[in-house]
Amino acid sequence: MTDQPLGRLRLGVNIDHVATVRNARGGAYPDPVRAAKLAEAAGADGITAHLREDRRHITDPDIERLMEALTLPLNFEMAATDEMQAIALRHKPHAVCIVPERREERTTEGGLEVAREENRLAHFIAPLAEAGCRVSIFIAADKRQIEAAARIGAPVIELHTGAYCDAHSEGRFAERDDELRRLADMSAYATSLGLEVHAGHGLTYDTVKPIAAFPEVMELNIGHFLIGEAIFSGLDSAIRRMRALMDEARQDAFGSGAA
Ligand SMILES: CC(=O)[C@@H](O)[C@H](O)COP(=O)(O)O
Ligand SMILES: NCC(=O)COP(=O)(O)O
Repeated sequence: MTDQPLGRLRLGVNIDHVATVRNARGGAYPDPVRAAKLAEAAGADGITAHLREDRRHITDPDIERLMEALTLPLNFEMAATDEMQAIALRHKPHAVCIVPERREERTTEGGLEVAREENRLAHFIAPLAEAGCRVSIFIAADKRQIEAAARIGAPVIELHTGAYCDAHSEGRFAERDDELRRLADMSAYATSLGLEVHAGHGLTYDTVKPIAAFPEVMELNIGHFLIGEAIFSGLDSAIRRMRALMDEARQDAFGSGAA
């Protein structure tokens, strides 16, 4: 049990891969903004969108339209580049999440190497914070990276859950359990340093509950799996089911009323 009051676990829905499907034909549908509005109605607490340098999915007009259309907070994922900083300062989204990015990657591989470039990142995030954006840093569950994130003044970290999820889906259960322990330990450690803890990448119905049961985690950002499920059961249903699993995990771990 935790002696900390348990905050509500927020669900951020990442709509990147609605744009992936749209861009497959270069047209206007499916519209990521329509998906975001559906997610709002289905009970999402926020919308996450990753404007990549290569615009492989979310585009600049998508971000403009999301800023106009959303009532939910937008979590703008971005690489630590001057181009993205300028775009973020123009839009001033509720939140920015600084993620590592390589053009050749299929998806985000690993976390941001904060410890390697603390000085640059400290100066990079300062204007974003001054503009009123909640800054989070997408990192591996690693003590050095967590300590570096705290030193550069980031109030929030988002722990990369990809290694845990991949181990589960590939049947490497001993590794999965090791990753889960590491995530649990680092969630507690980051909280002890005063950081707010989020988590995401690769989470599914099968992997979400152990992460949702971490008392320190305040937000989960989930996208690819939900968009895939939406093909079969609809986006509303997929989001509601994920929300229910998150609430179930909190209630199982901390008693009723903990969701
Ligand atoms: C940082 C992270 O894990 C995701 O939010 C990111 O958006 C993944 O990149 P793709 O959406 O391009 O797969
Ligand atoms: N930061 C993680 C995120 O926004 C969604 O990641 P995924 O569920 O699309 O893998």
